[in-house]
Amino acid sequence: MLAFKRANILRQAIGVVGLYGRRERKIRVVMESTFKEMNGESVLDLEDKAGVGGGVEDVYGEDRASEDQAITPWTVSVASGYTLLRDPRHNKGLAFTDKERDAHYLTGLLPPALFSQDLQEKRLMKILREYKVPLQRYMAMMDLQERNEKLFYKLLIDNVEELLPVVYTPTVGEACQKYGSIFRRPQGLFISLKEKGKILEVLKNWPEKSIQVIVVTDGERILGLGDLGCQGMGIPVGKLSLYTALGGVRPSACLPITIDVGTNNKKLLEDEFYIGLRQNRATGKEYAELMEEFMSAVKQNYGEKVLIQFEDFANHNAFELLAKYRTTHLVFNDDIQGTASVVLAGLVAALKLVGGTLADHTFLFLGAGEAGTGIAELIALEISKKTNAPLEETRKKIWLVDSKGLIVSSRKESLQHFKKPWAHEHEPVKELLGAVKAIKPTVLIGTSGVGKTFTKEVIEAMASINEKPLILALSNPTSQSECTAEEAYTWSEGRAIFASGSPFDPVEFNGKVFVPGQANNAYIFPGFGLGLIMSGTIRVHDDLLLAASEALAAQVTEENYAKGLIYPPFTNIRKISAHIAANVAAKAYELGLASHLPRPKDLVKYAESCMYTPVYGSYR
Ligand SMILES: NC(=O)C1=CN([C@@H]2O[C@H](COP(=O)(O)OP(=O)(O)OC[C@H]3O[C@@H](n4cnc5c(N)ncnc54)[C@H](OP(=O)(O)O)[C@@H]3O)[C@@H](O)[C@H]2O)C=CC1
Ligand SMILES: CC(=O)C(=O)O
Ligand SMILES: [Mg+2]
Repeated sequence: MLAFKRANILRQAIGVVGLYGRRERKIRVVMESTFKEMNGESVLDLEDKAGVGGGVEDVYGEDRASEDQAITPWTVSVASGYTLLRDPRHNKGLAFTDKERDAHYLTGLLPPALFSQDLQEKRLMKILREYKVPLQRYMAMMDLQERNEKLFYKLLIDNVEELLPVVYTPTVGEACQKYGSIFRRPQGLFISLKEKGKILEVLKNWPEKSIQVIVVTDGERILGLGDLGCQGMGIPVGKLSLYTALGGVRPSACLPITIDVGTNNKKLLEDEFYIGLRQNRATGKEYAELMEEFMSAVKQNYGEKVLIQFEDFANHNAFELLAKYRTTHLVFNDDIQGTASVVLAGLVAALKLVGGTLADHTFLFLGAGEAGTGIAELIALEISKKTNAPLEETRKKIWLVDSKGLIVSSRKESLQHFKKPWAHEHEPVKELLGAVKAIKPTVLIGTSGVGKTFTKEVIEAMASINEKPLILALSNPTSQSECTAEEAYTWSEGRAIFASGSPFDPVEFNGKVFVPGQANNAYIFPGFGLGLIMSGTIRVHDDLLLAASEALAAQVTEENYAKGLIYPPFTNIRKISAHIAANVAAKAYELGLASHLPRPKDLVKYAESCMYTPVYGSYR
């Protein structure tokens, strides 16, 4: 009945446009033929088919379009002429053929030259490389995303190592700091306290209906840059562009959201151009009620299987939100869980270089927040699974230092709940160097958000204890990195195995070139999310994080190890993501969490077949 009603609506629409001139007649023909092709189904039906929360059908012809496979450039109606050039999803710029220019009323709107997508890419990369200021490159990329989505993703996929630092850390950090000045057009939804009571309506204002992944922040802990309030929007936007480029989730299925409950950043509050709510952060009941309304509205609007990724919340909210919603929603905290999964993968891979099993190592963290305790817990879980030792035992090999010093049992009463499991018996130690000397770790991990904290003395102490000290400086962006790659290699006399959250260039030391790896959750979340979506998984389980980690570690090749790398290069990330997605989905099927049945036989091939590829379609 519903399909019949919708078919009638479409017929009426055809009737209305049919009253007008040549262009409308053309639209009518296209609509009618499309209508027939759809065998009586309207676009609305197709949207339904794309599935509230989790379908994988290709409504917009985004997937694997090719020159010989004609598609219709749907917007709300058929886009043509000037509107088509202004529609980033369908615009091809100078790649429109003469035939397409004629058929779609583009003649005269474009200069005569015809560029292939490859030539467009070459041209844009040349222009980007001419910008010396990273923020200019960022803005050029954002402009491209708003102008020609497929070309944006083609650039990002084909030049991932070069462009990741532009659309992601470190440049995205600066972009957030200056987001007020560079904001032009909506890239996601802003939901502020003013929208309390009508969040569902706000969600409906977003033009896409078949959302599969939401990345949401409240802007309170943006990388290691602190509270950037509403300007944190750059983070969900950047993360979701990686969901598409690195994990193949279709752009139309991704929704960036910033929850604005105010900011405690005095500088922003005093800035006349600040774009967010001009008030201190709401806390307690007011905060919890807004988040509750948001979480319910998301489920109501997009269904049970929409993935909600919490990103860059401050730890006093992050742990609570995860604990509260992990049993009722498909949620995942990237900073706690994604980071844990990527670091565990690097550690497992590093065993090939440093020897022993995870259980043979001693871990010391600088920083005991989301990233630090999240990683610590997953390492303890992995060791427990491998050795059958209880978690309480395996945790004892892991030590954390916070702003007050080593976390020890005498501090237990005053510790936040997420630090308590790490309060082992030990004398108090005030600072990191003392902790390194006392604990004698084999692995040192920086998750403090404070730059330059791995001093020469700290690295030298690590190098005096270990033949090959494993040093991970995870804090972002580059300015907050605990040390640079050059410092790690130089101060350890070329013996450190080093990776960092933000990228560093290779370093030459004593005639040898050292290539630092990038220990960043960007390796995990795109493939992890794809695995959840393609299997229709309804809840995130720790075993899925371990599965993602295992798949990533397995992608490190002998050639990578020979260079001292504990992560594979990002150039192969789509293949890596397909393997991560497949392993995550396999585990979800095994645990009975997957709802897309029957289980595809070859999950890697299936993951690849689900991936968006930014090839232009040809328009009839
Ligand atoms: N590479 C990656 O993929 C990821 C990197 N990160 C980065 O990790 C950093 C931390 O993030 P997150 O864990 O979420 O932040 P949190 O705020 O949750 O935790 C920060 C921790 O660092 C401690 N700390 C702060 N200053 C010092 C100091 N001077 N000496 C010792 N400890 C200190 C804090 O101590 P106290 O508790 O006493 O205040 C707290 O325990 C950020 O820079 C972020 O960008 C995060 C996620 C992923
Ligand atoms: C990478 C990341 O998620 C962070 O630094 O917060
Ligand atoms: Mg983050």
